[in-house]
Amino acid sequence: MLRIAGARVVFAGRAAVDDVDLEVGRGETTAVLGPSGCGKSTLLRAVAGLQRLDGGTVHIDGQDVTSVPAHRRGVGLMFQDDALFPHRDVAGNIAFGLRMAGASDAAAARRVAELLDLVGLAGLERRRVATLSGGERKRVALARALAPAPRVLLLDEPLGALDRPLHDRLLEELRAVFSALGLTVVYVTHDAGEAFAVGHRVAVMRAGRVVQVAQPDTLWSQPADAWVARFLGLANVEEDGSVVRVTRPEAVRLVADPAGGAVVSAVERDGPLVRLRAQLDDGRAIEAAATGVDHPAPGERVRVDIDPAGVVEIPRA
Ligand SMILES: Nc1ncnc2c1ncn2[C@@H]1O[C@H](COP(=O)(O)OP(=O)(O)OP(=O)(O)O)[C@@H](O)[C@H]1O
Repeated sequence: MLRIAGARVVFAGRAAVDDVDLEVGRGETTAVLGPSGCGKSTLLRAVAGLQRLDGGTVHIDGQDVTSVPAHRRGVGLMFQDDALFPHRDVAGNIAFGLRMAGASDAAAARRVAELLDLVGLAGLERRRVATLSGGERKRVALARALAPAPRVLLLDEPLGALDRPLHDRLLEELRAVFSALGLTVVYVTHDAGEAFAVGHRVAVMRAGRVVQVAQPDTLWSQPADAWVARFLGLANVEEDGSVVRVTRPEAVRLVADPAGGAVVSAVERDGPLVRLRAQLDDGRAIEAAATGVDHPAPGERVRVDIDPAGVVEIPRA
């Protein structure tokens, strides 16, 4: 549905997007994940037609849209800053794109009601957007992006700056809407957890380039290199001669043992998981993830058991 080939954007002699190829299938959500400044937003803006490409092409549904202006590409956009029109009410915001496309009053009103239903805000047509809660604003921004039935939906850190419970709830709602409507989605985020939660596939970007595209489980078990592994939050990365050895934390078990070779240095609960760190007697550190409440405490001496199935060795480039 979306095909980006050889995309390149140069700012002041530096490539912000550097020879990027990416394909997103119909009904698929691809998360674009990378650190601040890696070029995610620039890539998304290029797909939207808000940023001119210095090289490469963008095809949507088989059509070359590289030179097509943004408003004729059939893409929907949602940004972190919802950019709602403050002086219009909810209906006026959602109907904006429909009006631009020449929809009649009646058709626009029907579509607005349908979208408000979809995002769980039925009946809020006449509310001023300034009086909406943060979560309601996000839902209106989504409804507005979806109103003209875009061929591809593009989201740039749409849930940035929300508190965690609201963030998690809206993420779930977004996923439900993507799947109910069979949308083709590109979702930009710097957060690996969010990318894993939303993406059928995740494209990892570094310094303007896409360095790996894979399903979440594949990324987690076979990161392309040490940088990707660390960026995903895998801490047990050893670069050793010609290989990088990554040991997933869930394959590491710290077992209380007075004769063990390590001491627990930190224990931190994160929802159903407990993250533990231990200092080995040889000076190295190791991270483990456990479930349940029966885990060793900080200061306790432990033995380190590693399930070899959770260790991957990647040849170094
Ligand atoms: N209009 C511009 N002019 C000059 N440089 C730009 C422009 N837009 C972006 N850049 C630079 O291009 C690089 C990529 O920026 P981009 O916003 O795409 O990164 P990002 O991955 O989306 O980062 P963040 O997560 O912080 O938003 C950065 O170094 C940025 O400073």
